[in-house]
Amino acid sequence: MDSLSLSGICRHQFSPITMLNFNQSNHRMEKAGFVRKPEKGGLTITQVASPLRRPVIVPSLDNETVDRRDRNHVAWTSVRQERWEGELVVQGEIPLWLEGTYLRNGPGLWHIEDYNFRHLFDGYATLVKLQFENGRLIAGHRQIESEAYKAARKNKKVCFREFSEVPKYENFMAYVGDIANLFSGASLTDNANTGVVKLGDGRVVCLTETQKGSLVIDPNSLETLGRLEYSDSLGGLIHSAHPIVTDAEFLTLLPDLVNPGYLVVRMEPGTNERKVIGRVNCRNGPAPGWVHSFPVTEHYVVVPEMPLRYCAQNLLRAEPTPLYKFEWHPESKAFLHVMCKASGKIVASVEVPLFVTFHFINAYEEEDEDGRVTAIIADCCEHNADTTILDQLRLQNLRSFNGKDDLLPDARVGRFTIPLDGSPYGKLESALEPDEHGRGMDMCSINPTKLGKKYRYAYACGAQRPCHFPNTLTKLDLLKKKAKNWHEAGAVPSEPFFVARPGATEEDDGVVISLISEKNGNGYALLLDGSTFEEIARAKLPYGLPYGLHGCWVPKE
Ligand SMILES: CC1=CC(O/C=C(C)\C=C\C2=C(C)CCCC2(C)C)OC1=O
Ligand SMILES: CC(/C=C/C=O)=C\C=C\O
Ligand SMILES: [Fe+2]
Repeated sequence: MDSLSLSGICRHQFSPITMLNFNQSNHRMEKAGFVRKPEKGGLTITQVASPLRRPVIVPSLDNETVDRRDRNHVAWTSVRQERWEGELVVQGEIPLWLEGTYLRNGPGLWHIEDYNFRHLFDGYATLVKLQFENGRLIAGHRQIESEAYKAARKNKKVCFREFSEVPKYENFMAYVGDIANLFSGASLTDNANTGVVKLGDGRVVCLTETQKGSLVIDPNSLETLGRLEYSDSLGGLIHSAHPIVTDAEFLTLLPDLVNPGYLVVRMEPGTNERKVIGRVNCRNGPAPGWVHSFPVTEHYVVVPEMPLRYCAQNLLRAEPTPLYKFEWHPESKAFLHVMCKASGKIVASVEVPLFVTFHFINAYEEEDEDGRVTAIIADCCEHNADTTILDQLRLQNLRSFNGKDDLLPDARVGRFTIPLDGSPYGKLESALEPDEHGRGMDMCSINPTKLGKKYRYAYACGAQRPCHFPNTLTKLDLLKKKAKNWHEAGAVPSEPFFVARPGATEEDDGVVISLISEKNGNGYALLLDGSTFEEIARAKLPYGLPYGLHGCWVPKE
C-alpha cells in the first residue's frame, strides 16, 4: 500500500494508510502537538475520501496498542488511533437503494496511558460511520470529544465519574469535593458512549445515561459539535440511555432518585425543551429501577420498574460493587406502569415476575374483535432475572475467553402481557424457545415503521456456545417462534441494525448492517438480506475495530 500517495482515492482500495511504526511516531507527534509534516515510513496518514480529499494526520492513542492487540481480541482492545476515513473494497453487492449513513457508537478506548479501565461501559466513545452511496462504501471512525475524554487526554488520567471508573483522589479533601460535585452533576461523565440518534430536526446526538452526555455530532465528519443543552428546568442528572426517537418527537424517562419515580417527557423537533407528559411514582423499593431503555405503543408509554434499582450509596463509592451503581432488590418486586401519551394518566400498573433487561425490543396494543385495547404486549432481551450479566461485561472477563468455557449467562426474548382490565398482575413468558438462539439475547433492532405496533421480526445477537459474549446475528420470527442465526468462528458481531428498503411493504424487506470484529484482529462491515438473512455484501476495514453498542440510520437528504 502506498502510504504517502495523496492523490484521489481509488475505487476498491483502502484509502492510503500506513500502520508502520505508527505508535512510536505518533506518540512523538502527540508530544509535538500533532503538527508534523508527512514523511515517508512512520506516520499514520489517512487520506480522507471524497469530498474532503485531504490528508489527515492521525494521532495514535498510545504506545502499547500492539501489545494489547496481541493479547486480546480486537473487540475488547482500545481503538488504535483517533480517527480514520476511507473507501472500502466491497465484496458482493450493496443495493443501490441503500443511500445514507449508518452510525454506530460505543465505548472504544479503555485506557489512559498505562491505566486500564475495568468495564466495557467505561470506554471513551468511538463513533463509526458506514456511508453508502451508489453501491460504494466510505467508512470512518473518530473519537467523540466529550469533556471527559478531553480532560483524560490532557491530564493523563480519568477526571470524571464513568460507569465504574472514578477519578483517583489525591487526598481526602479532594474526595469530599468530588462528592459535592456529584450532587451538582459536575463530576459525572459526559462520555456519550452508548447510542446515537437522529432527531426529527436533523441533529444527530450521541447519548449515554447522564443528561450532560448528550453531544451533537456531524454525521459526515464525525466531529463533535457541542452539547445538547436541555433548555427546560426539569433538572435531574440521568435519563434513559435509549430515548424513543421518531421524526415527530423525542420521548424519554427521567428517573427521580429523591422521590422514587420517573418523569415521562417529550421534546419536539427544533427545540431543546422537554415537556412533562406525566409522572409515575415507584410502587416499591428505595429507589427507581434502572431504565436503560423503555418501550412505547401507539398510544402508551410503558415505564418499567425493575428490581435492579439505582443506588445512591453506590454512586458515591470510590470502588465499584459487583452491581456498580445499582442494587438488586427482589423483595421490592417488579412492576410495569402504562401511561397514556396524550393525557399523562396511568392506565395500568401491574406487578410482574422479577426481570433483568437492558433493552426493550418493542411493544404493541392487543385488541379484541371490537377494536378495544385489552392488553399491552412488551418484549425485551431478558436475562432470566439474573444480574450477573452486568459483571460479566468486565473487560477482564471478556478478554479471558479461552474458546471452551461457556461463560455467557442465559437470556431470552421476554414477553410481558399487561392486562388493561384492572387486574393487578402481568405475565412474563419466553416469546420463543431460547435454544432457538443459543440462550443468548441482546442488542436488538426492528423495522422502525413497526415501532409501537404489532410486529413479527426482530434482529438481535444470540449465542453459539460455548461463548462468553453474544456471538451470532439472529433474525427472530416471533410469529413462527423461530430464529435464523449467522455465525463466524471467533467473530464478535455488533448489534444487527435493520434498514428498511424505501417503499417496502414487507416488514423484513431491507438490509441488516453489523460491524464484525474478527479473532485475527481484522474487521469488516457486513450486510445481510433482511428477509433471507443471507450475506449480500461485506467490506474489510483496514483494521478491526473495538466492539460497539448502538447505531442509527441517517438517510441521504
Ligand atoms: C452501555 C452503557 C453505558 C453506560 O453507562 C455509562 C454511565 C456513565 C452510567 C452511569 C450511571 C448509571 C448507569 C446509573 C446512574 C448513575 C450514572 C453514574 C449516571 O451504561 C450502559 O449500559
Ligand atoms: C452489550 C450488552 C448491553 C449493552 C447495553 O447497552 C449486553 C450484552 C449481553 O448479553
Ligand atoms: Fe443499550
